[in-house]
Amino acid sequence: MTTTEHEAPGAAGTEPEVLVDVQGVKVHFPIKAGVILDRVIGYVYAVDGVDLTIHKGETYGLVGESGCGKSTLGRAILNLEPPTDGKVIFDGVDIASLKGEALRTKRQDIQMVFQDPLSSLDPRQSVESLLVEGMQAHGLAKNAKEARPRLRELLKAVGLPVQALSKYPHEFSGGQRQRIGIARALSVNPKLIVADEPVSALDVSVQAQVINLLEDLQEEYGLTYLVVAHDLAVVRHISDRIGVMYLGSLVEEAAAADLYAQPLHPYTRALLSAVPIPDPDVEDSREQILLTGDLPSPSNPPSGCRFHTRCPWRQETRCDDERPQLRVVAIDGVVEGHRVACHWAEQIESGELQPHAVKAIAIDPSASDTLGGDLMGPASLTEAL
Ligand SMILES: Nc1ncnc2c1ncn2[C@@H]1O[C@H](COP(=O)(O)OP(=O)(O)OP(=O)(O)O)[C@@H](O)[C@H]1O
Repeated sequence: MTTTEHEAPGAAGTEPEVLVDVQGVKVHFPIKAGVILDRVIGYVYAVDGVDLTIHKGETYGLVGESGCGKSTLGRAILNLEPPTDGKVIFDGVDIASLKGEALRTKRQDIQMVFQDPLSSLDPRQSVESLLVEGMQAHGLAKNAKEARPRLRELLKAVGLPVQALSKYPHEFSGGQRQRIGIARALSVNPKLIVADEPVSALDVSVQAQVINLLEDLQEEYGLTYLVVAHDLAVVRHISDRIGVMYLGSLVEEAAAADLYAQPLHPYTRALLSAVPIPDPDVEDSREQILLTGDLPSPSNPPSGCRFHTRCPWRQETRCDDERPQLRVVAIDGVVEGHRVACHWAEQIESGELQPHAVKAIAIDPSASDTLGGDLMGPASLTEAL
């Protein structure tokens, strides 16, 4: 499937059903000092007030530079990192209010797929034991014998032979290990899978296979995905909607096709202008937006708009002083759920405001350095898909 074929659930006019409702979530980590670390001298504002919803059956892609808080937000949704403020409503229930058996049951509904399957799979356990473990913990099987029909079905679903059951993680390639990680997540019949950089440790050709597998499984099992990634090519291909994070906040959110066709936030514009386009005619004629300065520390974020220190469209003094809210912006008079946190989105879009630093793009493989990160999606992945 390509992004254009992706139709977000509810796109045909019906209201989409909400599975995850993130309301004003903040996760602030205390920075401690003193001999016994008994003094709090500041905070890392890893997630600093995020509102978003994930609809049943959709794939929501969360993208941003390393350190912007994507993983912490993913962990907050799983309640592995209790929010400092705000709440996460999953399937109508505030997860933080659950305890004991109720929390265990809810945890079954939300599973995680990790970046590095080798470190997330216990090397001393066979594949059978790894898969049965979760099923036993959630009362879905008493033992391996009882689980076997389901295990065979799971292996088939992720494209592994049944002989894999008696093998150990180190006997598999990276792509196969990720298939085991996905089978383990699936084994307890979850509603939501949070996939944190699910393919970034894999070769490009294998990435495409795993992405296609995730899409097939979504269709077969009616799954909802939150895919966290720094790689725009991965997120673009798989997502129905995309949220762009910068320094603990969501700065833009839109349907995947809209975000790529018409990015509205200066940060998203800069990210997309750094991704190489395989067509040389288009590549030669477009402009690259250069960002100045490094990514500020999340323990000392800038005042006002978090992005103002690097923004080519910064306007004194509003951007320095006033933090922009994430708001719906109408494009050509049409309101379609495109949200952006920029005071000047309309003026930038109309050309009324011009950037301070834009240069004609040169085909330069180190172009991503201008973003202080490695946010380039390899063009070859898009081709492989
Ligand atoms: N347990 C923790 N204690 C203190 N600081 C933390 C903790 N976990 C994350 N951080 C900090 O919070 C910020 C956001 O981290 P997070 O891992 O969520 O970002 P990310 O966007 O997922 O980056 P990456 O892709 O590198 O994982 C970073 O500055 C990180 O160092």
